[in-house]
Amino acid sequence: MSKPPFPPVAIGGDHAGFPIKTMLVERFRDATPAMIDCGTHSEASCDYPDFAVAVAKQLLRGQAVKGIIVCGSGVGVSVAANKIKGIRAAICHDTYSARQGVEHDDMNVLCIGGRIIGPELAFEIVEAFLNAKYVPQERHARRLDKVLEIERNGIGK
Ligand SMILES: O=C(CO)[C@H](O)[C@H](O)[C@H](O)COP(=O)(O)O
Repeated sequence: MSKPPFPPVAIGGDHAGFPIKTMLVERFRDATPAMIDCGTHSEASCDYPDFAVAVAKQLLRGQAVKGIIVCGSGVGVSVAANKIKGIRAAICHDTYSARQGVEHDDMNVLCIGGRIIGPELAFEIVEAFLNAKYVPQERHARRLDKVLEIERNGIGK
């Protein structure tokens, strides 16, 4: 029996992430029919925050349940994405973090450095991320509530 497709995913990235993003869109096309490609669509220089916003909007509008953003190091897009309410983004350059980040921390956006890792590792990391589900055990839910409280009300003075 074939595996069910992954849930809807939005993917984006800047010029530095373009080659890896292109590979991911092509290789996950069959497994993820609802893969929304938010650009960029060439290696012409552009600005990573634009693509962090474009991917986040798809999640916040309910068009996607997970997001993937690729820039040069993964740092720029993760910094930008984490400014957005409702987004929990992290750079993962190993499959353990990609899986555990979802299971423990309900990470909903995976950030990758297209100049850091190669296509095969990127593919496996994305596979781990898309296969993972948040496990709302008491300790994870308690910690996530604290994160959401920071998001709602800041940290005071
Ligand atoms: O990798 C990044 C830093 O975290 C950025 O998101 C960009 O991809 C990078 O700065 C682009 O560098 P370039 O010299 O403009 O190609």
